[in-house]
Amino acid sequence: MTDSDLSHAGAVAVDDRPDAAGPHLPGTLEARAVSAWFGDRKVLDRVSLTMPGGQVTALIGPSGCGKSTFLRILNRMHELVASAALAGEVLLDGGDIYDPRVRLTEARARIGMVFQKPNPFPGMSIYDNVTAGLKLTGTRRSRSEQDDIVESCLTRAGLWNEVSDRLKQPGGALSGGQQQRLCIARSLAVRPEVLLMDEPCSALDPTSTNRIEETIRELASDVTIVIVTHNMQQASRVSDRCAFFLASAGTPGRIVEHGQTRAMFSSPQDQRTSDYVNGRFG
Ligand SMILES: Nc1ncnc2c1ncn2[C@@H]1O[C@H](COP(=O)(O)OP(=O)(O)OP(=O)(O)O)[C@@H](O)[C@H]1O
Repeated sequence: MTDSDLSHAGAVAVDDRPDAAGPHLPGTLEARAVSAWFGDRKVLDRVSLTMPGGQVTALIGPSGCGKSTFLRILNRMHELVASAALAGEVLLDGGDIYDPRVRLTEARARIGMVFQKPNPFPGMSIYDNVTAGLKLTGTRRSRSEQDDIVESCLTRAGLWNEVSDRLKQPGGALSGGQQQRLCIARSLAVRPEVLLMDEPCSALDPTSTNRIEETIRELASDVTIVIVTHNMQQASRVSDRCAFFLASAGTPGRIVEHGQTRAMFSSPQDQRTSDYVNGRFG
């Protein structure tokens, strides 16, 4: 991101020097001057943000400021809405994911998504849920390769020990938290470089939430994670970096401030960030 991008977006960057200092790790996602519309209504205005490889970036901000829309733009889901339009660029390791030569399935395989409500295929076995993505992307694997993928993805998603003796049972028979970890395992099966998570714990109890947060931290070493959360404690527990979105008085959403999570919470540069992270509004 250039200085001019930042000044265009009007965003303050707290303690951003490590990012600017050197090359990014693989799996770095960069949004450049992204704007979005639903029909005539502009909901995001020139949002620029670098989400470094191997780190967890949390998108925070009050309801309706465009966090989910931004997240969906990062893996080309925004274009599924008939009235939706988009400007700007999204680069994964420098390559434009909206380049017409990049197939949608390729972009989605490289940048996976986990939703608010766990959405396994309920009648499908746990095993087949994990391998479902491989079939959708047309990847053929031998049975033993699939067995290895199922075990490793369920292990990485923190679910293997709970389900290894019942892989043939339906995904819908698991608890809500287990279903969410099954969805994470399903996303991991296609070896994404980035995992997007839209409030992945908001439908879960505190114990399941803890478990997912542990999983996020464990995954972060080899998958870039971008998570939308309304829970400030969660943002401070799981993320390395934060971006604070705001859409004031009917204006489109923008990033007010972004940077390292510790700095965002301990010494925010903008009063609105301070008010939000300290629960004074939103
Ligand atoms: N499919 C849609 N059609 C029309 N408008 C939409 C659509 N989806 C979202 N919007 C509008 O775009 C704006 C941004 O919504 P978005 O869901 O991205 O915000 P958000 O910050 O994620 O909110 P929340 O925290 O409540 O999930 C809102 O004003 C919303 O009403």
